[in-house]
Amino acid sequence: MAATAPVHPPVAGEQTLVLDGVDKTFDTGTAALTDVSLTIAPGEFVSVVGPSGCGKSTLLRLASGLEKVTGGGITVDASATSYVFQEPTLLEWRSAQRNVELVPELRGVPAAERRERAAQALALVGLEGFERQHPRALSGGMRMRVSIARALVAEPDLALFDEPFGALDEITRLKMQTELQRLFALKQFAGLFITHSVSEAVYLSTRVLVMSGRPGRIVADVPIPWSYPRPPELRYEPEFGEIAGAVSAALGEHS
Ligand SMILES: Nc1ncnc2c1ncn2[C@@H]1O[C@H](COP(=O)(O)OP(=O)(O)OP(=O)(O)O)[C@@H](O)[C@H]1O
Repeated sequence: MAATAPVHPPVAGEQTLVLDGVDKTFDTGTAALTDVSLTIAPGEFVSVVGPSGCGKSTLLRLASGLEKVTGGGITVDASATSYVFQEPTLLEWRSAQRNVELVPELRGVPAAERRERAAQALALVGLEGFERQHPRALSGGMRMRVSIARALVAEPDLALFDEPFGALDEITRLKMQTELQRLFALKQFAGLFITHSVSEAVYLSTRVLVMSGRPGRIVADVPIPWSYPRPPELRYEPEFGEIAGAVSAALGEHS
């Protein structure tokens, strides 16, 4: 089992994302979130679990600026933020390489440089040799890898994940979790990860936040003790089961 201190201890006072007493009520009158406060520092990977409809995606959309708060405040200190959705959202007419190049292309990065950066990002997610393939020629897991490469090519300080592995089969999902925590160890972005899976949250994260049923509020903040990279077998350790059990219990109590 790995050591008990996170490999990237947060730097005191340095926060990439701060939510301070955030409320979100939609124009329809639906109160999605109430009094949500959280901080994510560089080197923290924070997962949010909660019952369906409790406001998890809304939380992510607020953090990304896609939605506006109706109360409280959000501060983001990041020169680049990436968003990975549940669907890979690739452009079918562009190759894997050209999909990953899209963001640097839109930012005016010269062709040679963006090609090199995209190739590096694809290699990082294990897709060397697949650069010229189009999305339809790739498996679900490979398409998600392209989507993650596209997020990484922006060298994000903050990476937001909206249940990216929810549509994958169980074996691919476990593989992608192993990949993602390896990339996190390497890149040290601040991560906010939404998931329905308690074991996924515990395996990936430095902290797991549990949300109540709607309107969502944070009811538990569970620190995860292991350093990165984390071996896949960590999931079978008794301590892993105990922590996952504590998260599940908090979830059950507040659903
Ligand atoms: N644009 C919107 N307009 C009105 N209501 C919305 C909007 N987006 C989300 N909601 C409502 O806000 C609540 C929270 O939705 P959200 O998608 O954030 O939940 P979630 O926890 O991500 O759900 P799930 O786990 O099922 O994906 C729901 O009741 C939803 O119907």
